[in-house]
Amino acid sequence: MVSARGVDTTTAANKQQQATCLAPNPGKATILALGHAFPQQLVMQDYVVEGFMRNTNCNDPELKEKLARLCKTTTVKTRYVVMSDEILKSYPELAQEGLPTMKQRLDISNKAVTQMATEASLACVKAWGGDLSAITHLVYVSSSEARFPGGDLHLARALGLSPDVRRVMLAFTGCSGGVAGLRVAKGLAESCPGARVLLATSETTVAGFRPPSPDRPYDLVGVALFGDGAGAAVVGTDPTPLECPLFELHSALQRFLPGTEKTIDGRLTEEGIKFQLGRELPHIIEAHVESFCQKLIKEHPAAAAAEGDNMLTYDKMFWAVHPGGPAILTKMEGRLGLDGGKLRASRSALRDFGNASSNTIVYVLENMVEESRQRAEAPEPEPEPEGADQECEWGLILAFGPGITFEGILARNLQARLGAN
Ligand SMILES: CC(=O)CC(=O)SCCNC(=O)CCNC(=O)[C@H](O)C(C)(C)COP(=O)(O)OP(=O)(O)OC[C@H]1O[C@@H](n2cnc3c(N)ncnc32)[C@H](O)[C@@H]1OP(=O)(O)O
Repeated sequence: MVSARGVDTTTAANKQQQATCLAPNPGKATILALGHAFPQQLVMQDYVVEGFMRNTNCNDPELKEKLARLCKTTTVKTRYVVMSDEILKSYPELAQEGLPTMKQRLDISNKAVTQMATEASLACVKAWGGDLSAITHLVYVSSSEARFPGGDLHLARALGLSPDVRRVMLAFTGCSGGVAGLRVAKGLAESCPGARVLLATSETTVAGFRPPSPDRPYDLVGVALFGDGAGAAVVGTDPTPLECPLFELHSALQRFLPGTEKTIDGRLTEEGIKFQLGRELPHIIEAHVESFCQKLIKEHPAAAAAEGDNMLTYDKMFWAVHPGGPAILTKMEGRLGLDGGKLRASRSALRDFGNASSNTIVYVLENMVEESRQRAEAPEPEPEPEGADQECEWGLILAFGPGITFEGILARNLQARLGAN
């Protein structure tokens, strides 16, 4: 059975989750569903060093040893990538230094990101229980393609969306793009009552694939850290009784740090994208994260009120953070005094999918939803050991990208099981 807003009323999971979720506020944007998709190549981190050195015909023992170290310290265990033996067989020039290969790279990337975004969107719409015909707006995020018409149109066509769907594309926003996309989707949803906004993110590292060089140590960090994939979310206000709101989105802020433009520096060249990553990035984030979070938290009604027990403090919040790298997460934990378990969803996403740029925040939020579901389905709620991380209603969704840009949203986890704590 399908309701007026195209939502499948028979989705049992929706019904069950909806019955137990916290009440959404009227007129506030909520994430109604999440989805993901990955390319076919699953890369086990233990095999990265041999495979990458072989594929790029590199025999430098020092580079090999450094990559082996980085592959361990990034904490990544598995990732998915578009690049494959078949692609390298068809385009051997991609593994050589200094050849003009941008055309080949874009041919591969443009196709791959649309395919992954389509699959993630379909998975998300299925989880939502609605129909593609009910999608009024499309927000598409990618730093992995360049063409016009842009990937937003290609995705709309692949999904069979109405030609009247209102499209926005956020290009080259890097790792902060997923949260920027949520911010834009929230604005659209709240200004157009009844809207159902589809957000899709899609990224591949094909444009940056190249042999290692002692002159570019940051390339090795990328080889050990970055992954490909796509993510999606449906965002709208005033969920129907048949929809299952996951997160409610409150204040959404963006800030750039003047003078740090070169810290994450990506340039399109004839050889592909040249991506330079400053070693100082974790320190810069550490130095600036707290003032940004404080500004976001001030929007919370309890935080705005006078001091008191209801004051929103870091330990009473959830933290959905883009896992740029373990050093960034560890420095954030230290600066904010976060308990080790607070960034669990971020560390799991990094372990399973690597840093997949704008997509990764979707995987972090999915981990949190899954954790809530598992807690809810546990037959006998286990008593929480003292000091254990508990589910929190309020929290921050955060990401960092080129600029350096901070993106953040103060949010409510509507699936949090507060009574179980
Ligand atoms: C794409 C976007 O828009 C946004 C993003 O998310 S960009 C990606 C953001 N992520 C990062 O910048 C990674 C942050 N760094 C880390 O997490 C950690 O430093 C790491 C996992 C990469 C390595 O951790 P580690 O091995 O414990 O120690 P660390 O000392 O930091 O680094 C090990 C080696 O890598 C080098 N290294 C680390 N970061 C580097 C960088 N950005 N460029 C060049 N070299 C780097 C170090 O100099 C060191 O080299 P030596 O061993 O030869 O001295």
